[in-house]
Amino acid sequence: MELSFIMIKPDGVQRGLVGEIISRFERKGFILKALKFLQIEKSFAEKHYEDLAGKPFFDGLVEYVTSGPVVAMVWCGNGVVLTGRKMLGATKPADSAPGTIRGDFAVDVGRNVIHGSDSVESAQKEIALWFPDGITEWRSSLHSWIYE
Ligand SMILES: Nc1ncnc2c1ncn2[C@@H]1O[C@H](COP(=O)(O)OP(=O)(O)OP(=O)(O)O)[C@@H](O)[C@H]1O
Repeated sequence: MELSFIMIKPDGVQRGLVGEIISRFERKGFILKALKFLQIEKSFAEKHYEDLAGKPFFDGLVEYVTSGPVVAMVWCGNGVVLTGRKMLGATKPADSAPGTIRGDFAVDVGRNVIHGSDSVESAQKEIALWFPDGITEWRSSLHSWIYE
């Protein structure tokens, strides 16, 4: 089944939004497959955001995501990449609909609380980067209550 990499950024951790965000993914019916709490190094942040190297906000972005601990997670479910992005809301919180995580909890694009993979391909790449030892395989007993 499809996997997505979701990361609660340092502002989301500092603002006490970890439980709220995990709860939203759980209540939706997605299944947690991996989770860790860590502060990343500059070189790791540059690798994670390598596609954005050269953007004017790149250095500030790296400084922001290395400024405190983050929660890195893998969530599983049909369509979790696209639906996860919808749950996050638009990159710029001013464009994020109310009811989305960024729409409900963020104001500034440079403090937008959460990251989510933008395609199945980037999810695979990000999961390999963040969880090189692999993820926990398990089948939730809720499966038949979530899927027909
Ligand atoms: N104009 C900007 N000014 C400051 N930070 C920005 C700007 N645009 C993007 N960012 C930061 O860079 C991150 C990555 O930008 P990207 O365009 O990949 O958006 P995204 O895919 O929605 O975000 P993410 O990869 O964090 O899920 C954004 O989430 C935001 O934290």
